[in-house]
Amino acid sequence: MAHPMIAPSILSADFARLADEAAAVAGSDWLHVDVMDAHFVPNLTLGLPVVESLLKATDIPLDCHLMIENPGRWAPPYAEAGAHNVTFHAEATDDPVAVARDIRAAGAKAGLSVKPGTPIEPYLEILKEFDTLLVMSVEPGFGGQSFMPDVLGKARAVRKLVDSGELTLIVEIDGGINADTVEAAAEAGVDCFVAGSAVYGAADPGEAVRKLRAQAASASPHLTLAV
Ligand SMILES: O=C(CO)[C@@H](O)[C@H](O)COP(=O)(O)O
Repeated sequence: MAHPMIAPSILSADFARLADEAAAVAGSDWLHVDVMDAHFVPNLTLGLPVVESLLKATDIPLDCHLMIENPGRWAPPYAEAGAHNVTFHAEATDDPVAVARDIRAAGAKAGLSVKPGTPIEPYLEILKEFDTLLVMSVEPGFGGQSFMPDVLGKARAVRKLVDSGELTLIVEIDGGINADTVEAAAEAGVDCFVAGSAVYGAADPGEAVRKLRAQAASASPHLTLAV
């Protein structure tokens, strides 16, 4: 059985101390990096230079979530820089397969993300081109929002395809994940849990990661804690 993956979102970290904030969650599986362009979403965060600096400051694999327009132009440089995962939005391009192929050719894993209102059915056929599906459980743009449980049907649908061997894919969820919501997501078949405010708002972010992982393992039919 797989191990529950926790990806703290640095959107809720102190941007002036990112190296220390990464060190505070050293046992995490991925570090989730929200890149926002103030066009695709109504917020502006950070870009490639900060990702390049973070890559030098931490050994945690970077999970770059691009909430940007024109990912075909901007996604491959994140892969070339050394990001582990480069995820972009289905709603931001007419040719997600071409973008995924460019990301993989540049050396990173490719992720597809869907907003809460975007159905997954039109994308099922192309998911074999991806390593990760990132299901948004809040409207992208800001941390600290409430979890939207209606999106879990998408995780369930893709989990079935993974369990039946039709797809090899990490199912990831992002938005409002905390001690009250992580179990529902785990039950629905999620493998990787992004958490911003629940980790960086905790007194001990490292302990918050361990607790979320244990909760996910306890609720999931397909995940267990590594021994
Ligand atoms: O992509 C986003 C928001 O658009 C997320 O990664 C948030 O950073 C998650 O924050 P919490 O909901 O966990 O506080």
